Amino acid sequence: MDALYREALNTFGGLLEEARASAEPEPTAMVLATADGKGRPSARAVLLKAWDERGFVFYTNFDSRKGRQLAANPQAALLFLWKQVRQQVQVRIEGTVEPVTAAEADAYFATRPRESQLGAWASLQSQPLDSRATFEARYADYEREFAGGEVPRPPHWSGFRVVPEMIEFWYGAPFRLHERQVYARREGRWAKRMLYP
Ligand SMILES: Cc1cc2nc3c(=O)[nH]c(=O)nc-3n(C[C@H](O)[C@H](O)[C@H](O)COP(=O)(O)O)c2cc1C
Ligand SMILES: Cc1ncc(COP(=O)(O)O)c(CN)c1O
Repeated sequence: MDALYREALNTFGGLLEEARASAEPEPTAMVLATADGKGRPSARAVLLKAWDERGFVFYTNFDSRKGRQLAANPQAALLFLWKQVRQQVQVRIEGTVEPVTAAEADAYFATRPRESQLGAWASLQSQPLDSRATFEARYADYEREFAGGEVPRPPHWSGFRVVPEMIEFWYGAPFRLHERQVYARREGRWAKRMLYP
C-alpha cells in the first residue's frame, strides 16, 4: 500500500482512538453527504461500522433517499467532527462508493440486536409515514413473521464503502490559526500537502 495512504489511515485510527477515549458522545458518528443525479446535495448522520485500507463502511436502507442518490451518483463525502479531541478535530473524506458484499452485510447484520434487525424490516426508510401506529404495526408483523427464528437481513438493507480519494485532517488552534493536512490520490499516487486554514 502507498506509504502516504498508510500514514493517513494511521492518523485516522489514532484520532478515532482519541475520540473514543474522550468525552465525545458518538465517536463513530459522521455526516454523510451525497448528491442526486442533478448534483443537488443532501447530508445526514450515519455511523461508521468498519474501516480499513479498502475504505469506510456504513449500513443503511438502499431504498432510502441516500441509497437512491448513491445508486444514481456513487460519490460521497464523510465528515467527522470531534469537538472533544484536542482543540477540536475535523476529518473530511471524499471518494467513490461501492456496496459491500452480501456476505459482509450478512455478517454485520447478524451482530445487530434483534430489535434493530426487526426495525430494518419495519422501516421503509425515507418514505412518508401516516402515523407512528402504522410503523409499530409493521414492527409487530415482522416480530410475528420471524418468531422463534433468526431474523434474516432484508434485501434492501446493506452497507456502502466509501473508497477515499481525499482525506483531510483539520486541527483546531487558537485565533483560527488551524492546521490542515490533506492527503489526495491522483493517477493512483497519494500526495500530501497543507492548506491555509
Ligand atoms: C448519530 C446518528 C447516527 C445515525 N446512523 C445511521 C446509520 O448508520 N444508518 C442509517 O441509515 N441512518 C442513520 N441515522 C439516521 C440518518 O441520519 C437519516 O435520518 C436516515 O438514514 C434517512 O436519511 P435519508 O432520508 O437521507 O436516506 C443516524 C442518525 C443519527 C443522528
Ligand atoms: C436508522 C438507523 N440505522 C442505523 C443506525 C446505526 O446505529 P446502530 O448500529 O447503533 O443501530 C442508526 C443510528 N442512530 C439509525 O438511526
